[in-house]
Amino acid sequence: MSVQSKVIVVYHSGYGHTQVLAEAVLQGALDVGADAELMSVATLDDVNWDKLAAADALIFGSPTYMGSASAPFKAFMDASSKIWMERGWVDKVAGAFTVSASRSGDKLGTLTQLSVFAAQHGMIWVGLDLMPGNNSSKGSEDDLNRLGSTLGVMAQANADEGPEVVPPTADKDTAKALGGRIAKVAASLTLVSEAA
Ligand SMILES: Cc1cc2nc3c(=O)[nH]c(=O)nc-3n(C[C@H](O)[C@H](O)[C@H](O)COP(=O)(O)O)c2cc1C
Repeated sequence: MSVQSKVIVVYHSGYGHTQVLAEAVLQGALDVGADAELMSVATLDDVNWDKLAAADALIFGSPTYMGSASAPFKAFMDASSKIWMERGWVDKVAGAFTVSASRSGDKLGTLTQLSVFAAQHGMIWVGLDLMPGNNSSKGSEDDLNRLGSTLGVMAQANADEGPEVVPPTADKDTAKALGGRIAKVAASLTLVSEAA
């Protein structure tokens, strides 16, 4: 029996690279039958809190700026403190993705920040189940999870190339995998809670 989960990909993108990843995460969720949509948090006026409240899963996406989430995404995080007070997102599924110019670029700082954010809200964190790619003599830049992340999706986009070129297909496919995984986990949790 399959259940359609409601997934929202909540993101900020200053220059379009995170947006490309958000679209890939969305596609991954749609591919497994989820009712999924994007929500930009570029300004707090863009945030539809009622829609977020109705979702089964929220997948957070921010570029890595100065080793952490971007200021607009942080503004969204801070604005969610009202929801935190009401325990409004408890037991929703959460996951995250980020992109930076450098291969490390301190992206782990961003994913850690977003996982703590989800934990504060009592959400259920889902990371990547993909093995690390490109870490042996047989590996390549085309491998899924080429940057070897587990907490969430890490992508890399050369600083002098636009979002029509980078991040590369391997990173977009990794983002798709996270979208699909989270949509499926959210659907199974919905089944469990309906049966209880
Ligand atoms: C203010 C600012 C800070 C940045 N800090 C980092 C950083 O800490 N590490 C890194 O590798 N790249 C850094 N970058 C590069 C961005 O992470 C990279 O260009 C990313 O693809 C931007 O995503 P966006 O197009 O969605 O905004 C920074 C860029 C800006 C504008």
